[in-house]
Amino acid sequence: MTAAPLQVKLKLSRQSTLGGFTLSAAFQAPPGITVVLGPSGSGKSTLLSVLAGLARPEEGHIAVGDEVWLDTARGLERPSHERALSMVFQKSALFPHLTALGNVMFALDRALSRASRRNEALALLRRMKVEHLAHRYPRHLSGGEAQRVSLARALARPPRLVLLDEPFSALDRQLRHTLAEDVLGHLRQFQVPILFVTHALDEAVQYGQSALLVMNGEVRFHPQATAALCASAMGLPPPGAT
Ligand SMILES: Nc1ncnc2c1ncn2[C@@H]1O[C@H](COP(=O)(O)OP(=O)(O)OP(=O)(O)O)[C@@H](O)[C@H]1O
Repeated sequence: MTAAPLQVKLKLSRQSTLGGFTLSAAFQAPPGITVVLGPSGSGKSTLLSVLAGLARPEEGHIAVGDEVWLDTARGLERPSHERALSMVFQKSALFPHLTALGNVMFALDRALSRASRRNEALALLRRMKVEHLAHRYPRHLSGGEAQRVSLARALARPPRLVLLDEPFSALDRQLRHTLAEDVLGHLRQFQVPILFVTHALDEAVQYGQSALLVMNGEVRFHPQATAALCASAMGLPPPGAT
């Protein structure tokens, strides 16, 4: 698969009894890890939902390379399941009627035999340290366990775009560190754009190649995720400052 950038242009408004919210974005994200940074409530999850096809903007154009996923001007909208995506969101999006094993098998290439998919899915669950939970249904998994099954599923097949919304938030510090290294290293090999929302400065600096800053619904792309930029986006002093 050739490395293709993500191109986004969109405007979305939400009105609720609590007030209004507008998100506007126009950027291009290259293959590699783009960290998505910004204060709570600034619109990061909303942006990822739109890219996943789970929310619809009033105006928008989304393409990965020459594959157009949304073009409101032409009335074109590719549904979520037809976008070649890997995603891990804060809240588990596992299929409730499938076991952990079934969820990962579902994401694997249909051209493989059932036995190969089963073996590969078990290997991915083992890698995420949840193989012993293979036969459990999502409702019987803790938040951190469900997150690890979602991570196993995200590794199953090369996508065109990866969306990670605080994918390690439910894990303890040690596990978070080990799995972040493994998962992000694996995903990087797909050579596709990876949007990674994090509130952890160390993660942003270690893994971010470029950055998207989301502030009050405005999205700005920065080609380099420097430590100073990441810290400032999080309202922290620059690393090394005393
Ligand atoms: N379903 C909804 N209906 C109406 N407003 C919503 C809905 N979901 C989120 N919002 C509002 O949209 C804005 C953006 O929320 P969003 O979840 O995208 O922020 P975020 O940057 O991801 O925050 P966090 O870092 O806390 O996860 C907020 O003002 C939020 O209150």
